[in-house]
Amino acid sequence: MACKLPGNTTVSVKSILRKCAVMLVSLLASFYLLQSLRQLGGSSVRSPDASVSASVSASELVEASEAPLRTKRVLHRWTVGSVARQRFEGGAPGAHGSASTKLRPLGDGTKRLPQAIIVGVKKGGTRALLEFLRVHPDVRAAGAEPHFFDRFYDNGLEWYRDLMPKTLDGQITMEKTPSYFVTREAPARIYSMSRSTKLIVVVRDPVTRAISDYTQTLSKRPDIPSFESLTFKNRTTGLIDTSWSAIQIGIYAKHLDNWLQFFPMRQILFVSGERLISDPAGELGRVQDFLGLKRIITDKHFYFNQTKGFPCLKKAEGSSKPHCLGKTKGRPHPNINPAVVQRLRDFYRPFNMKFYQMTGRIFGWDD
Ligand SMILES: Nc1ncnc2c1ncn2[C@@H]1O[C@H](COP(=O)(O)OS(=O)(=O)O)[C@@H](OP(=O)(O)O)[C@H]1O
Repeated sequence: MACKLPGNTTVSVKSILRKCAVMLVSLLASFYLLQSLRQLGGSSVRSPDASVSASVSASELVEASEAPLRTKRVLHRWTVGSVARQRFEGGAPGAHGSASTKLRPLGDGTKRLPQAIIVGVKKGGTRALLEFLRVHPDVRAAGAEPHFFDRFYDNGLEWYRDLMPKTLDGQITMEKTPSYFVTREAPARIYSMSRSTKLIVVVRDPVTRAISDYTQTLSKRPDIPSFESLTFKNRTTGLIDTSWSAIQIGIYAKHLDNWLQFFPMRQILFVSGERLISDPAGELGRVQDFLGLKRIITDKHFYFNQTKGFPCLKKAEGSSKPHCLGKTKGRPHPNINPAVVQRLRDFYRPFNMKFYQMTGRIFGWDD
């Protein structure tokens, strides 16, 4: 059918209807698109470049894990600087910047010197702590141990900075090198990098720590003497060989004295290696508070793996799969003569008491 319009124009009704249908469809499509965008970012996320409310942190965005898949995809591609840095008082030279409220693509960022370091102790549970902390969206950590303040100090701070992962404003850079705790020069060197560096020490019963240390050496050099013979200078008198590093490291009070020459106690957090196994979420709560982070890591992140005999992560950083620490963590220890163990307990007791006094926490190694 055709109609005659004024001006002698002939328009087919079919073509008008077709045009109307096309307009309606585009209108509906635009409306749907608009609605989806609104759902996606709420009122804060408008476009990848749009600024967001200063109170929205990367952590809070990750908490939106219950959100639809579509939202999740966007959150993976875009993240925002959080307010954590504002709460985090520490910071290395050049590491401070106002908490950014700009959305930025992941992979962007700057390598910064660490604002917090896990300085010890060897075999205390330092890897477990760092792996657990990495789950936090406001924490980024160097993978391997840099050993800057003990072995590679001459390489300079720029070398050290280059080992660090990129971070966005508001994210904390961390590393762990457990040998720092017993390195004489480490406190002065860290202090000269930044006097506000936060220090974390994971401590564990010095006797089991010594056995764990020995177990590690034994796994690399199966021909070493027995634990018992390395422990004593003189087996008959029962004199302990304190020059053996496995014994030396556990005299925590002595090493701590060295750190206190440079850092106040409030800048050092002591994590119980035992509690990190029996109550990982509890210890992680303390660590997050100390770092000025929102308490994101909770019970929900852990499960107890019966085969491993240790707590594991339900989802590792950047993965959706469960994750336990590797085979070298949580190894069975050789049986040690109980009389030797008892002698070591007696040896460490006064040092432990001093350490409890200094830290204000009773770690319960002498119960
Ligand atoms: N969740 C979890 N999984 C596995 N292992 C755990 C965990 N939490 C703490 N631990 C304890 O960590 C001990 C190793 O400590 P470190 O990581 O500090 O060792 S190292 O100094 O870096 O070599 C390691 O010591 P060993 O048991 O002697 O192997 C563990 O007891």
